[in-house]
Amino acid sequence: MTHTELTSTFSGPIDLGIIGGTGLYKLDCLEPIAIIPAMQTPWGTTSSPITISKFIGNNDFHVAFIARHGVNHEYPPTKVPFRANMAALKNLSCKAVLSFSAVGSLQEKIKPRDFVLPQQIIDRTKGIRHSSYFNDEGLVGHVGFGNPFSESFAKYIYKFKDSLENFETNEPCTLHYDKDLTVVCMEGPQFSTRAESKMYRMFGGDVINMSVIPEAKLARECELPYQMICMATDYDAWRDNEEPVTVETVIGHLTNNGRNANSLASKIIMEMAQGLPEFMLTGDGLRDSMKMSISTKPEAMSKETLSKLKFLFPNHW
Ligand SMILES: CSC[C@H]1O[C@H](OP(=O)(O)O)[C@H](O)[C@@H]1O
Ligand SMILES: Nc1ncnc2[nH]cnc12
Repeated sequence: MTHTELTSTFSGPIDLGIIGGTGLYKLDCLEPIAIIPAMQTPWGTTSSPITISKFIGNNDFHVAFIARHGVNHEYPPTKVPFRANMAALKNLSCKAVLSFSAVGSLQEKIKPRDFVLPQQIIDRTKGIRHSSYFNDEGLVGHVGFGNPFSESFAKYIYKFKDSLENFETNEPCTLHYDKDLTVVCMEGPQFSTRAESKMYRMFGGDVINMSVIPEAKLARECELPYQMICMATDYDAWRDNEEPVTVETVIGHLTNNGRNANSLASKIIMEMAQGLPEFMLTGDGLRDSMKMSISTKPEAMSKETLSKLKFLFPNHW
């Protein structure tokens, strides 16, 4: 069946949401069964149509895939409709979100083509992105964000650490994971100066991108376990004896990283399709957390606010 012949609706439950980043606009291990046109949400329209797929050979496990920057990379990091993307995945009843991102490395040991499962974030965006569903007059909420990623999800992914390959040289590719690995999120779209890059290293940053904020914050507000797989493409600008990063450097590693993203995703999904992990069944400690986190009294909420809340949490309010 060609993509144009696929249905544009899907009514069944979806298990996993995936957000693809630079260079990753689809996953080959998935068999598309429906393509929902870019979805309208109370926070705008998603950056791409949402491809609903099953894992090849399994009819029960469903994935919803969104291309963060659009299928033709139309949205710069500052203008990605992050709220619409996460709200759509939540509305489709995804039980967790796996996100992919091309990143610069701030540490010698993280080589281009290595992957990283960060557990911490330093936010260096400029406050110009909409980063909350609960930051309006009439709807105030404060979620905990001390541990911005899902440790259970990261551990689940790390089981497949041996699946990365370097398809052109003999140098191995490593999947890095530990509780202190930190991704710095900058505004962009320009890359960092050398001085900034060195400062991020002093801060304790390990990798740098332009997209984990607000994506991780919004996943938390949607009560969704969230893990980003960072795929290193360059050494940013901190190495004095090397040219600072350019987009050409990034592009040079995208094919290898895309192949590894596909094989890692395929292993993760195959295992999930055989039985959902605990963190997806139980919500990883996040289920119902928003009820406590919203400070505004329901009787003070407008009809419009309540209908927005219902889009995310059909059973709460
Ligand atoms: C083209 S390099 C900069 C660009 O790449 C990353 O995108 P994504 O996170 O969507 O993979 C980075 O965050 C920047 O947006
Ligand atoms: N050096 C870098 N800085 C920010 N985002 C990136 N994405 C890939 N490389 C990057």
